[in-house]
Amino acid sequence: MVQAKALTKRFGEFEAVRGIDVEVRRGEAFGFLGPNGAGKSSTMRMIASVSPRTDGDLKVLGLDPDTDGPRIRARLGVVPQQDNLDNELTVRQNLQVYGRYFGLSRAETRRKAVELLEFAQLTDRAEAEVEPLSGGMKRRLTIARSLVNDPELLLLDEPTTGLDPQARHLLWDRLFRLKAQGVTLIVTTHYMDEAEQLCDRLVVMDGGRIVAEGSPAQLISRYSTREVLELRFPPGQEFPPEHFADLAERVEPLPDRILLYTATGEAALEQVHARGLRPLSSLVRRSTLEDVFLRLTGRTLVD
Ligand SMILES: Nc1ncnc2c1ncn2[C@@H]1O[C@H](COP(=O)(O)OP(=O)(O)OP(=O)(O)O)[C@@H](O)[C@H]1O
Repeated sequence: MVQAKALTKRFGEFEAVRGIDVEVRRGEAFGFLGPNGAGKSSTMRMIASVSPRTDGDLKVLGLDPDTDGPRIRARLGVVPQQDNLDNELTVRQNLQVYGRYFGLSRAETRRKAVELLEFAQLTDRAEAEVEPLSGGMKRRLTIARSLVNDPELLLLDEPTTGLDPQARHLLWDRLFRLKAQGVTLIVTTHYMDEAEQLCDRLVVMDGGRIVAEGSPAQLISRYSTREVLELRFPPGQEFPPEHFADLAERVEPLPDRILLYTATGEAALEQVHARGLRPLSSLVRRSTLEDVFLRLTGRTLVD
């Protein structure tokens, strides 16, 4: 669906995307995971064929965005980072206006709006204005609107940023449905749980480069251990990483806690206690993509 080779985007002197190679296959959910400023949105905008590449090769749906932008855009759905719904119109009107924009007849537009309201679980809000809707409802409406032209490929830029956990789950559920219907999804996110939940494959981006690529499970097994023990010590009682070197494969000190990477966190915790150490808190958890990112970049995803 998307093939990029040495894809580059420069803004003046500044290189936001530094020669990345990406291939997105039909039917998969593909993710760009990285912190703010990693170059995810710039990449998405090139794929969406609204921002020309500076260098490299790019094919979207087999076409070149430089010469076939309108044909590509007609077959894409785009959910931008900021909702750009028309606040003066009702929920239904927002969908219908978009349908007309894509050249559907009035009858088709009406039928499509009914279907999409159902999909977005907004049927009972159809005649409501957009402004007072919750953030989650607005996002679902934006996604519904992006589906007006039955896109084969849906691009979602940070789809759940700013939503509460329940709203995020509801939204993920809608995206799973689309995937089950065969829509290819490309998602940018700086939430590791979103990438883990949604993506079959992903690339980790940092500073305009791809630093790792694979399925969430592959990345975790390649770059982390099965479990992590998180320890917090009272002020004045912090310990240097070397203190735990024999208890874990890797020890990562963060400003507010220390992470011990190990196959069995409980065993490591017992050892900590056996040494007479009394952390303020301890947590054994499985490794996540956050740990992968920390390992690859030395930084956390969300500061
Ligand atoms: N139009 C522009 N002109 C100049 N610099 C830009 C422009 N758009 C983006 N940048 C810069 O390019 C870098 C990458 O931005 P981009 O939006 O692609 O990152 P991102 O990973 O999507 O992060 P975010 O989550 O903040 O959108 C940033 O340093 C940003 O300031």
